[in-house]
Amino acid sequence: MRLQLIAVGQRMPAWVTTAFNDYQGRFPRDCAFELVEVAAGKRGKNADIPRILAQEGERMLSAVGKGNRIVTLEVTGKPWDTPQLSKQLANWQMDGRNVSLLVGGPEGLAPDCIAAADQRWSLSALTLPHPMVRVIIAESLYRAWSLLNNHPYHRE
Ligand SMILES: C[S@@+](CC[C@H](N)C(=O)[O-])C[C@H]1O[C@@H](n2cnc3c(N)ncnc32)[C@H](O)[C@@H]1O
Repeated sequence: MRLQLIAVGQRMPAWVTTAFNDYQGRFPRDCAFELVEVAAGKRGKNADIPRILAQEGERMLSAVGKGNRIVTLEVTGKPWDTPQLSKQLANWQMDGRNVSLLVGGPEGLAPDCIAAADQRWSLSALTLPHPMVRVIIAESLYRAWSLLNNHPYHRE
């Protein structure tokens, strides 16, 4: 099973890239964690936001691997604690499908992405900035993996 994070935005601050790469590099081969960055639409003065959102959504859905389970990241999704997330990870591994995690841009996810979701995951009741979201996902999933595999990174 492979994890695929599909996120809007291609130019991240250096601290985001450094933190993300650190956690990404810790995943083992049998639970590889891939990042696919999708271009954000140009948001000019009179930008047509619903259209930009729909185009971002199309780009995200076309990056989803065939047959993948889709998990959208949404404030109103399911809040999983670390043991619950590690159970999800175990279920995903047993199910065998690869998993695509979708993170939206400044205005969130396109309606088509939300409609395509098999599961909706909330990291917090707070709205978080999208660069930070990818780092939190990488760390949370790595922690969930370490709990599942009795790795000392996670301590009770
Ligand atoms: C800046 S937020 C978008 C805010 C937008 N107003 C909305 O309501 O979705 C960018 C993306 O980060 C993710 N995100 C932000 N906070 C989150 C949270 N607490 N839980 C899960 N995902 C979150 C979502 O995928 C969201 O589309």
